[in-house]
Amino acid sequence: MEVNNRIFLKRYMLEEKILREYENIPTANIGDAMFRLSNMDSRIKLISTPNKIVVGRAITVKARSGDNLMLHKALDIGGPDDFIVVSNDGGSERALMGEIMAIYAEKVRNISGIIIDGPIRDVDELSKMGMAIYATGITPKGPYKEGPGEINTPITCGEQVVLPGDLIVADSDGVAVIHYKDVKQILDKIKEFQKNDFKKVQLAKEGKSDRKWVDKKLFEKKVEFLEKVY
Ligand SMILES: O=C([O-])CC(=O)C(=O)O
Repeated sequence: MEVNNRIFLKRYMLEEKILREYENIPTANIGDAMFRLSNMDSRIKLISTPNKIVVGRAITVKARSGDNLMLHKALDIGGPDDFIVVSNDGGSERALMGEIMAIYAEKVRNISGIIIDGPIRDVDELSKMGMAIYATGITPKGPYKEGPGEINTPITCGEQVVLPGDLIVADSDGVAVIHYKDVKQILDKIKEFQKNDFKKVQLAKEGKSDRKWVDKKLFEKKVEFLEKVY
């Protein structure tokens, strides 16, 4: 097998029913319920305007820095309820996707979303699209198309490990990643967390936030309070 120059055509496929369950859960709630360790970092920014929470099963792409040959192929493999997630070997200099690819992905393939750990171009067009598109930046500099690379092998994107078939949940705040093996068993905990968070938001709006925990924590941390000017 040609390691780093291969395409796996199969991956674990989460059931559609479980995907729909996650469509109403914000990425912040998912991250918080998972000990705040499962969100992509702030370099990964929303470029388009889906105006909703978008979920999908990951198709992973391991691209050479600034090279989009494998991403082009992933667009041919992906479809509805798929999220293409691209690692880019640290590249920040070349756009891995522009409007021609994005229009094909959205209109022909009906792909739910694309996350690139690197820049895009043609931002005026991409920013109006309903497909979820995330990237680290914008540049007019175009990509190479030589490979090597991989499709559907483990990658990192936005400082998160992503395996082929993992659940991707994406909204205006950013992206959450849940390993496919954990998706079912963690759902109840996440929903419970979401319910509590909703209650806290309501209390905040009514000016009734519980602030007692702040002083309690400061006391535990032995913080000194000084009745004088610094
Ligand atoms: O050159 C490419 O592969 C990307 C591009 O500009 C486009 O999709 O419009």
